[in-house]
Amino acid sequence: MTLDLNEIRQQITNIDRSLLKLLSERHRLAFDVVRSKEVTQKSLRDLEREQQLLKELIEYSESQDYQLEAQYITDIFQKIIEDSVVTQQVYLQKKLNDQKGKNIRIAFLGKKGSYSHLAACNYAIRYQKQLIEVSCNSFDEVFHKVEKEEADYAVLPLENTTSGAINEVYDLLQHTELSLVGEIAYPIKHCLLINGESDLEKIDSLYSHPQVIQQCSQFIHKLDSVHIEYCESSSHAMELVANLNKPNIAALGNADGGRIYGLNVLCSNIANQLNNITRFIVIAKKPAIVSPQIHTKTLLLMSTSQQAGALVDALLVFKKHNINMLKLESRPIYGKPWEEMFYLEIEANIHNPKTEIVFNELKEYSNYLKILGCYPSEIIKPVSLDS
Ligand SMILES: C=C(O[C@@H]1C=C(C(=O)O)C=C[C@H]1O)C(=O)O
Repeated sequence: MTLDLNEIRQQITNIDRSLLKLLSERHRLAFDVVRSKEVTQKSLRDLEREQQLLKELIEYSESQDYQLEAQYITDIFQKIIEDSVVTQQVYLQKKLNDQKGKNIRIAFLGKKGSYSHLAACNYAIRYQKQLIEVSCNSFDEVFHKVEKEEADYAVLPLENTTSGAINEVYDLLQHTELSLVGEIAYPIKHCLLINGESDLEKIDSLYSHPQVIQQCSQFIHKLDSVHIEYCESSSHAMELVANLNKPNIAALGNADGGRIYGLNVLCSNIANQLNNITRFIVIAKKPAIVSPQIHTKTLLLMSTSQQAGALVDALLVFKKHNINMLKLESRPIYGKPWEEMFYLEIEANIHNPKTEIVFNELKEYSNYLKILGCYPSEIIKPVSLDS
């Protein structure tokens, strides 16, 4: 006897709703947990507890013969734990820094539907704010909007897992008085977007932002000699393609963005790698205060003398004080040929007195040292079950 598909689907829907209800209950408990940790001043993250929890769930599932793979359980619960940690972080950070009321003005590159706009929406939702969009035509303008107090925050892409560093943003950071106050990791899912109906053979022109073109280079190589039209942002490209309304012209951008301009998805997941993620930074006029209970990052700008081993000597300060360095980037210094400015991202909180000692030592090995910002790490690395 075959079962009725609609009936089975109804059962699945009912189970999914029960799961959602349980997830919401667990989500709400994060607030009780963080209130309790406010009193005890415990770190928000407890890796031992997370490991224990995952191990016990896998063992419990086996003992009940639930037929669920350990990796499946781990993946799902790591996502659930991530939500709990971020919820707790946002709760503390809002208490420490929130003076902006219900609405926040965020400046970003492009129009509605650009990746920067989607990341800005994400940030506003995370902090339960109403986003007032401040759309800009260049990264330079994005910085200016906050400098002139026409926006409270700016959201800018800093690096992408496929195309690497966004040099223009790094260079603008060299000259700004603004502070980095947050980060957002946003999955970038590129699509080929068209007007109405068309097929791939008909497409001979592609419109998008240079970064997007770079991230989809392998897909583009496979197409027969297409003309590339570089645009200020992927949203400008989508708008242009929608207005041109021709079957041979397509935009590269995001499906949600495409929907805003009435475009259809012809091909999806066309980035060179599936895990195409952009890390956006959030900048503001005033530095953020980050709770010592939160896993915190600091971005530094540093130049060293032109002597052999100068950079190594500076980096050894971190080793000596057991501070982990997450990233080291370098960019040319304008007006000083062949001299480099270094960007160092470290796991440290500037409000910790130990960090001040480290910076004072670092000054001995550098010509120039500036703190670009101290911010909660919103990239929650899953705990490993092997250690
Ligand atoms: C909820 C807590 O905070 C964090 C989140 C956890 C979870 O979601 O299970 C576990 C440990 C902590 O990293 C807690 O400390 O219990």
